[in-house]
Amino acid sequence: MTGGDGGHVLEQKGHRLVEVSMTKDPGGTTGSATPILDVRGVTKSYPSRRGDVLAVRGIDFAVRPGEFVSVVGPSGCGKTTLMMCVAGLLPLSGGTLTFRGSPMTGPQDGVAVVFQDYSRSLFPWLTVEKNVALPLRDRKIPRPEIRSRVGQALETVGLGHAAGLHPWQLSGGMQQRVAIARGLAVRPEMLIMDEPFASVDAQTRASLEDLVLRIWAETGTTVLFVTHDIDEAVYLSDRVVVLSQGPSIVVADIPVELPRPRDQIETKQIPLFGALRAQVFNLVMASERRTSLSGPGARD
Ligand SMILES: Nc1ncnc2c1ncn2[C@@H]1O[C@H](COP(=O)(O)OP(=O)(O)OP(=O)(O)O)[C@@H](O)[C@H]1O
Repeated sequence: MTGGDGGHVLEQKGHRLVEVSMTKDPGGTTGSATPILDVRGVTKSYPSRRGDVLAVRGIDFAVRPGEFVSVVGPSGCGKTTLMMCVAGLLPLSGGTLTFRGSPMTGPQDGVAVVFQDYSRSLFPWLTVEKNVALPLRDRKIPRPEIRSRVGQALETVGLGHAAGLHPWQLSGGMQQRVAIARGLAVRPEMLIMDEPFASVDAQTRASLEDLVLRIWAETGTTVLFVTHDIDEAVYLSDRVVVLSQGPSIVVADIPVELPRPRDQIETKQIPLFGALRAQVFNLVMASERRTSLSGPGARD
């Protein structure tokens, strides 16, 4: 990867060159060119009885402070694996991760993660308030500060009234808002969201997308967002990083120069939206076709 003036070219062996240009002032929050997250040559394999399963292979990309970056790719290509590595929850098999200029060797205080499956990430026996407070307790934050942060985070996601309820008393969309509040309460510099809206209906999904965009604009938090949904990736992001079929590599890093603030109807009617959506779709489909043509052995 080469870079300098806000534009760069990605090179991947065995794949064509893909021209990319990073947005000049990502998120409108900073002009800094220094990445908050630098992912270099990240490789992860899982041990198994039939030999190691290589999930991701030499992933390279960088995220600048305040950027909203989505990662898309075919099912099973290694998106969750990559996010677990970036969150410091899985050790790398190779490569390096740098967060705020320092090597990352485990979970970081400045990083929060929102997972897809809210029903498993929230504790049903704890109230909403206590679920949101959990990571703050782990960080030994004083009680009055915890109370104030939890209240603020719940207000931000429109759930101030639900503090005393239990997750099972809430709809799926509300539960995912609790999970987002829990991430926000940490006041993260980077929020990692792994297919956070995959389990909710289309209408709830659209309103959660707009909620995340509002939070992102208000807080200046960097967001790294994994999704299967190409429209969602284009709608939300400053850049879309496209992964190949597993073991995945980065096949493209596409800037999304759509105006902000975005709107579910108007933004999607802009011709550039349709063009970007087609570009990402074709890249993902081409990656899937390449794998099926090369046969199952191509994965190892
Ligand atoms: N704990 C594990 N042990 C062994 N193999 C694993 C493990 N977790 C994931 N894998 C394998 O690693 C590869 C990537 O999986 P991963 O869940 O990261 O992909 P994904 O892109 O997030 O999938 P999806 O789009 O379906 O959510 C898959 O081949 C999967 O079977």
